[in-house]
Amino acid sequence: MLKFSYKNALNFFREEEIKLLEDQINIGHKNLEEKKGPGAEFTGWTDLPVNYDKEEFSRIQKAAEYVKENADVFICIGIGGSYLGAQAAIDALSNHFSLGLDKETRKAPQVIFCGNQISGRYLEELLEYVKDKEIALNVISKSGTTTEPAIAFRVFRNYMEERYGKEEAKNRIFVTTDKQKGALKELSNQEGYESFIVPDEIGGRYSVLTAVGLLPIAAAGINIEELMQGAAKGMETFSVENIEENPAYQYAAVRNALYRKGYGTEILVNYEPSLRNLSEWWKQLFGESEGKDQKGIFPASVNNTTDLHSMGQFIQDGKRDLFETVIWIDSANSSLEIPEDEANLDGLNYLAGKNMHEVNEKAMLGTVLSHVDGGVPNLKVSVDELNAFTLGELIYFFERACAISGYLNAVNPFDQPGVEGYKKNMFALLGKPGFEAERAELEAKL
Ligand SMILES: O=P(O)(O)OC[C@H]1O[C@](O)(CO)[C@@H](O)[C@@H]1O
Repeated sequence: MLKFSYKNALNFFREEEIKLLEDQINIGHKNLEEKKGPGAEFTGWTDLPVNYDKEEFSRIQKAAEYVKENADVFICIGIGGSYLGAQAAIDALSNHFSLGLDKETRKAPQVIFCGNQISGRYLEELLEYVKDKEIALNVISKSGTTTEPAIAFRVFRNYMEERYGKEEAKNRIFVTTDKQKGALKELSNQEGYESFIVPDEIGGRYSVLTAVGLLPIAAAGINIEELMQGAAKGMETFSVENIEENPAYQYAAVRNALYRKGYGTEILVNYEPSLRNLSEWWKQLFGESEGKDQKGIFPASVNNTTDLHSMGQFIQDGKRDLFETVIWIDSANSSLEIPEDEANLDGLNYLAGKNMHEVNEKAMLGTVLSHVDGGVPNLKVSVDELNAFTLGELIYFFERACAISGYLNAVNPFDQPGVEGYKKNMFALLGKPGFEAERAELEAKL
């Protein structure tokens, strides 16, 4: 069961301030339930965990089986919401070293993401890496025209057609895109690629539980039925109107109470390397949803205890506008104990026989207390253990909290007008037809 606690933030605001946000939360809740607030056209994710296309879901499972049987590497091309959720889930639930394990042990192909930057070196090295491995590919883009994935897909489509021939390449390429329009849809109709849908009413950063995330996640050997069941449990728990019974609404309210007091940066903190990319997914979710109209909480992250030895100084003692949200997994996920050592030169014998989890937990507790003393409000989201079910719950928790939090700060949590700025300039500088006037203007500034 997911739990949310803000007891370590209570020195920084009065409980009553949460109460005073209740009316606004109720309006946000109604907006989501009735799908009628700002950005209502992108609220398809609210009931997705129970209201999804079951026929497509089984096609996803079938495609994942095909990929498992026929590929050593599954190349997933996408950027932003078109890869972050899948990457987060796969990392959270797979062996840390699965890249180095053979396929028999892994029972699934390696999933490698690309098309999420414009590095030629990365693509070239990936082409080299897969040259003696069987590959399959999933290109994921709602618009079908995002530059980064479109370039990567061009490169890999050419490569696969050359290597496998057009017909076999067709069997190995899966497309996830809009159901009827866009460049990718057109291409996939023309070439006969099996295609999956990014629903119109779900934006990229809310799409992990659609085919966008589900195909890569299933191909990595993760049980997507359990993931959806966990999300459905999340939907049941976190769609309750009453804030006292709804941890997601409490989280949204506390963040906003802190923000209004000048805490402008939230750091998502984990104590497990497997959660590093959950933070990356969370950053897009909250950053794109809330950072607009010259306001919003800046979402950051640290991976502890690693970053206590790099960012710890700043968090403890630097500019005081930070608050932290710790994601904690209650149960030990390994039985590894610290060994006894006769010489005890490192002085660690007082820990001998202790499970690593116990030490990690004390590190977490000690850090929270110390940061609170240093003026950093601390929130905590915890789950009993980490598996596909609880991950589904966590995903829904953050999605729901994010939407309500955006409404509380009077922004549309479902658009992202600011992303166009860099695209326009890049197109102009690259000489894309239609951007001639902007090009001259920008070049004069360089
Ligand atoms: O799936 P697409 O259309 O390629 O978009 C990818 C990402 O780009 C954005 O639209 C921002 O440019 C994100 O919102 C989205 O997740």
